[in-house]
Parts: sequence; structure tokens; C-alpha cells
Amino acid sequence: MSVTGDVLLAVDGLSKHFGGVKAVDDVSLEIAPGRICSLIGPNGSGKSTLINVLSGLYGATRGSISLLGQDITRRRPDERVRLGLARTFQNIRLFKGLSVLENVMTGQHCRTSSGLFRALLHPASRREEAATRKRALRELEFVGLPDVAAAPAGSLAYGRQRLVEIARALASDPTLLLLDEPAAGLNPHETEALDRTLRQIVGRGITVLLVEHDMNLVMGVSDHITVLNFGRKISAGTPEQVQADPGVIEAYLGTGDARGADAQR
Ligand SMILES: Nc1ncnc2c1ncn2[C@@H]1O[C@H](COP(=O)(O)OP(=O)(O)OP(=O)(O)O)[C@@H](O)[C@H]1O
Repeated sequence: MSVTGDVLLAVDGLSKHFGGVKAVDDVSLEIAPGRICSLIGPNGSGKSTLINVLSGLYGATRGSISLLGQDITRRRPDERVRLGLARTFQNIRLFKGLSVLENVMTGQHCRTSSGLFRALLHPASRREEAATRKRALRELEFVGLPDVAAAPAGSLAYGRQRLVEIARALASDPTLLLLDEPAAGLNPHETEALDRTLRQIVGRGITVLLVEHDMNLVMGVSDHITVLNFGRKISAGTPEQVQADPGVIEAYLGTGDARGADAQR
């Protein structure tokens, strides 16, 4: 697959096998900058595994990943963050005992010389730490949570913890933001707010790759959708195109996945 100036992320023939399980199987896709792209598919179709391979949490079994034309297939996760690839997790991974603000500050440690923990301990790093704090506060304002900056992250309701994760990822200054099921556990009001936040993120020039089961959100917000089933790419296109694809409808019906069946509406 050729990498052109219009491609932010190019994934070519990517596979991830766990023993005999082909969790991701020969997937190729391209993501253009400035878009919201989504990855959908029935339960167990390989979406999270693909995100984990893209972010470097798992090594690829085969294939390649390039970000802005640079091969990152064998880069460590922290190197990928430095190159502009940030993510959130399906299962929230906050430091529950640290404050909300400190959690968001950890998002920047890949870009600072000292890192949060050293900054908290060493006076020499305090100036850098002040700038980090200011940036973290800006990101908390962006996601609508400036009022809870001092609260322990673990004390926040689930939906707000998800927003803190997004703020932390934004604090790393990403070019591409990978979001793994950000609407999981959100109420309809929070999901609407998330929809607006996603559009604002793209408005800042950040490209989004969204893994999500909430089909109303996905179909409303996505510019482009890739559909996986049993680790393989079975369809791709606009929301209208994938919704009309008989292969996609069959994949969802075959699983009896009630959430997935929404894809047909
Ligand atoms: N660490 C692992 N070890 C072994 N098998 C795994 C591992 N992670 C995922 N799998 C398997 O790989 C397949 C794809 O799983 P994955 O979690 O990527 O799917 P998914 O589309 O994200 O599912 P869901 O929508 O339910 O979150 C499944 O069969 C799963 O059991």
C-alpha cells in the first residue's frame, strides 16, 4: 500500500495471532488526517487487539504500521506517544489515588525531561512542572472538568473518569488519538457530550480512530468506518455505505449481538 501525503496512518497486512487465534488477520487500512474514523465489528472481532497493536502494547505478528510515512511497527509504546500517537483504554486506567489534575499531567511526561514523579520530588524540575500543570488544566477545561482538578480520580463517576482519560491523552499532544470504547458505561446525556467533544478534538486538528459499539454515536460522528469480523476487514466506507453492506448486516446478525444489530438501523 502506498503512503501518500494524505495518509496519516497506514496499516499494511497487519496480523496479531495469539497461538492459534487470529485476533487480527491481514488487515490493511489508511487514515486520512483531520477525520473521525471508526472501527466496528461484533464482540471478539479484533478491534481492541488492533488498537493494542497500533499503540505498541502488543507486537505485530506480521505486517507494518506507519505514521506520517515513518515505520513505527517496532517502536516502543512511549516512542509512539512521542511521535504523536495517544490512546485511551477500554478498561479505564487512571491512578485512582492521584488527583484528576495529576493524572492528566502524566499524559505529558513523555514530552518533558523530568516526568511527573521526578517533578513532584525535585525542585529543579518545578518550572517545567508548572507548565505541565497549566497545560493539564487547559485539557481538563476542554473536556469540561476544571472543577474536579483536585479530586482523587477514583472518586469520580465512571463517565467523568473516561473524560479524564481523554484529557490525559490530549495532554500528550497527539496527532492521532485512539479511543477504545469511550462511550461504554455513559448515559445518553454523557454520550451526547462525548459526540461534541469528539468533533471539537478534530476541530483542533487531531485525527481520531474510534472503537465503539454505540452505533448511534458511530454513525453520527464518523467520516469513515472500517468493519472487522473474526479479525478480518470485511467492509469499509462511509456510514451509509457500511450500513447498506449485506456482509456487515450478516456479520452482526450471525452473532446475535443486540448492540451490533443497531448497525442496520
Ligand atoms: N491477550 C490475548 N490472548 C489470547 N487471546 C486474545 C487476547 N486478546 C484477545 N484475544 C482474542 O482475540 C479475539 C479478538 O479479541 P478483541 O478483544 O480484540 O475483540 P474486540 O472486537 O475488541 O471485542 P469486544 O468488542 O468484545 O471488546 C478474541 O477471540 C479474543 O478472545
